Amino acid sequence: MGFQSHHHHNFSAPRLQSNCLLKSGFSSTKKIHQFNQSRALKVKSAMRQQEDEVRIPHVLTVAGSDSGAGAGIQADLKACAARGVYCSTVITAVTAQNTVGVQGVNVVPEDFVSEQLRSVLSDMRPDVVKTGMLPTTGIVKVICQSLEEFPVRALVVDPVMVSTSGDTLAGPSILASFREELLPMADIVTPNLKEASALLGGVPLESLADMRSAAKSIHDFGPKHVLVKGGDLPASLDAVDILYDGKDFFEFHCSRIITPNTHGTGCSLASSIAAELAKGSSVVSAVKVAKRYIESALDYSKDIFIGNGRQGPLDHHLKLKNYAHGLCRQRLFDPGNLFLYAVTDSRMNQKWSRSITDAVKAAIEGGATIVQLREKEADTLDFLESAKACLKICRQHGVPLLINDRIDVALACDADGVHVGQSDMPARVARVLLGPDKIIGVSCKTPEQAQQAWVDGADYIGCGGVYPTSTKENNLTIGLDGLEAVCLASKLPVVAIGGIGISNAHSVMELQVPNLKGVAVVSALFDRESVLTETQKLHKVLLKSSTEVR
Ligand SMILES: Cc1ncc(COP(=O)(O)OP(=O)(O)O)c(N)n1
Ligand SMILES: Cc1nc(C(=O)O)sc1CCOP(=O)(O)O
Ligand SMILES: [Mg+2]
Repeated sequence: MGFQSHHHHNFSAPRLQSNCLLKSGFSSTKKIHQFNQSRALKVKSAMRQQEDEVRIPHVLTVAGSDSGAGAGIQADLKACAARGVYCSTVITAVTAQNTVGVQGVNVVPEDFVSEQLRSVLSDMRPDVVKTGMLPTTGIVKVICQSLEEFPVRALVVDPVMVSTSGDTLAGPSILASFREELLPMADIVTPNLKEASALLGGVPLESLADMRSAAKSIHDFGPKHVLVKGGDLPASLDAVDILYDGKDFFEFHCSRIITPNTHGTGCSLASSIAAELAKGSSVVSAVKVAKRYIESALDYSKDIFIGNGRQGPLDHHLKLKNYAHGLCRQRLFDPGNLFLYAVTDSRMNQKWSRSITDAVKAAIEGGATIVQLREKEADTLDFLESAKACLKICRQHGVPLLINDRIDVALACDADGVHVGQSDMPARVARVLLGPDKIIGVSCKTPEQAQQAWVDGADYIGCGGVYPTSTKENNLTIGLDGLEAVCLASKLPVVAIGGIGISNAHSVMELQVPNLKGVAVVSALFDRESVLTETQKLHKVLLKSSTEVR
């Protein structure tokens, strides 16, 4: 996305205003009880604020529910979650809706909209309020009153009138309320071409010049900023949005993404702008970042298929495609995968003139139950390309693929996990970066390290060097005794490593020590002429050991 500003302005972040204290407008006993509870919570929260409290950016969305979850409240929740802010919700209408259209609308009574607003605003102190579908003038009034009573840092108004499918969500009677009541309070209003035209009494908007003059005229209604979205301009033109702050115009250009999955784009953009404002951004940066996010989401979601209608939803979290074609490891880590753990070595494969993909394929065909790419010499680009190719092979065979040391490469190719040592990125940091589903293994030589690996959220331990090895320089040999001590202390499954091969794998496994699940091997598989044959032989030895152990 290109961003052009005609004049640059330094927008200071909106100032935090303290929210008014809860006013006693409650009548029933239940409500008095709630009021007392709320006071108690306020005392508690004042006490909490003296400690190390983390302030979480918070957007309140006031919008309609979309049962298809492409737009409305559901899109707002997803966009805010994807952009890393908390999102609370006030529902103005419940729609029966899917990718075909809107089949029904049930408007929430004004006083219940008001009650939801009071519940959230009086207690949770959202930074920013974003409005979407406001089906009645009464609801607009209630919002304005609530915001006067409980001011927030910024108000984002998405003047929703018609759904993507062309169904009416708010009739023309709402226009006067927008113009006279809500827009004067708004920090930014985000009409598309149709909405901008409706706000201006139906003027045709067909060019950038028209958009600029519409932005100016809408600004006269009172919002601090107007973003006129040009996505509906003729397809021959670039997708350009115009932002006007009352003085200067800012143009946001982005490539036109050809996709049927645009349902909810407007709601998601407005929520993303609200999310950035809640984090403290200026309006210009908020629009810029939000547009970049929506552009990536549109591009990522362009070939997902949900529903049979003309306009499908976005994938806000850029994750759904992972599940297509069985490309995702959908089960929990199985310690049984540590049984025959093949660890690659770029030098050995080069020495034997084989590609890494051939090496991995042969190891899997020979019986490897997990593969780790340990490519110490590879450039990042080569490593990433090899990792992608190996991942494809591993997924075809249902064998997990881990990356040694390089969390960045694991993330970039969506590998099943990583293996880290004591001087690599700490497992607890890797866990934050990789999320809860990925496999993390940690090298441990002592019971203390094993305990720490468990605390840090690792899934398994690699324990060695059991025997001397020439594959890893200056490696401390801990012997079978060291291995046994770690296994006994460990709360995690363990794979033994270091100098292990066909001749001694049985001695390792016959320790019969709890948690020991298998052996990890480099040279005994890859510094040999036939990876397939050597893996098959090792597999046989391990199978024999495991039957004897039983
Ligand atoms: C299964 C397994 N165990 C241990 C290691 C060694 O990791 P580390 O200590 O980080 O050393 P390098 O392999 O990075 O040289 C491993 N790779 N795999
Ligand atoms: C990568 C690695 N880690 C070790 C540890 O002790 O943590 S030993 C080792 C090398 C294992 O290679 P080979 O199977 O050729 O001995
Ligand atoms: Mg390492």
